[in-house]
Amino acid sequence: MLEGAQKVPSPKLDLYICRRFLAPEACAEIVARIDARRRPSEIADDLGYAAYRTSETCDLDGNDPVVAALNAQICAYMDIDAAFGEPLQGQRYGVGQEFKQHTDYFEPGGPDYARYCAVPGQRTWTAMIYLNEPAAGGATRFKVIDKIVQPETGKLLAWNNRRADGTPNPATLHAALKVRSGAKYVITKWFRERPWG
Ligand SMILES: O=C(O)CCC(=O)C(=O)O
Ligand SMILES: [Fe+2]
Repeated sequence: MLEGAQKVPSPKLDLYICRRFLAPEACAEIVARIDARRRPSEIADDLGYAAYRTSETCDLDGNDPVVAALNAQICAYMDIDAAFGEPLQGQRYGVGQEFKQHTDYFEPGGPDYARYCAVPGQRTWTAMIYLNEPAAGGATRFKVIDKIVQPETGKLLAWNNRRADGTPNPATLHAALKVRSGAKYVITKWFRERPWG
């Protein structure tokens, strides 16, 4: 699993970085698809994140061969059966847009947990790929472990949202810092405890 990735040294969290996971040409193909489908997060909100996420989001079309190939590539790299994956999501952050501090897991016992986790269970691993480099800003910050990851075209970032005992790991708290200049494109892939659907 995660061959060629660097583990960020921290006892608190399993976080891996793999530079050049995706070639620049492949990144550009996905950027074009995000541009074709993006919508403001405020309107068609996922999971009630409107106040936290001001970027534009989109579900990528799983029937598109380019998207399907990337999805398969990520699942193979993570060594997780594709059935456990949520659909690939794209994000575009323009100047001033961000995703404030949050965790990707759902608070156990909270209302969202019942709603979004009844069938597939909790989120397990997160994988994300930076598809470009904004001119300024847009880093991903893990405050608890004091780690800032800079966007770099094709760089994959993956972390385990759970601790060794399987409970959600608060040290995964992270934020997408504001883009100061240019635009930032990423895709995110979340995996679940059980098949997605
Ligand atoms: O864009 C980023 O740097 C982080 C995105 C993120 O945290 C998410 O989509 O859950
Ligand atoms: Fe996140």
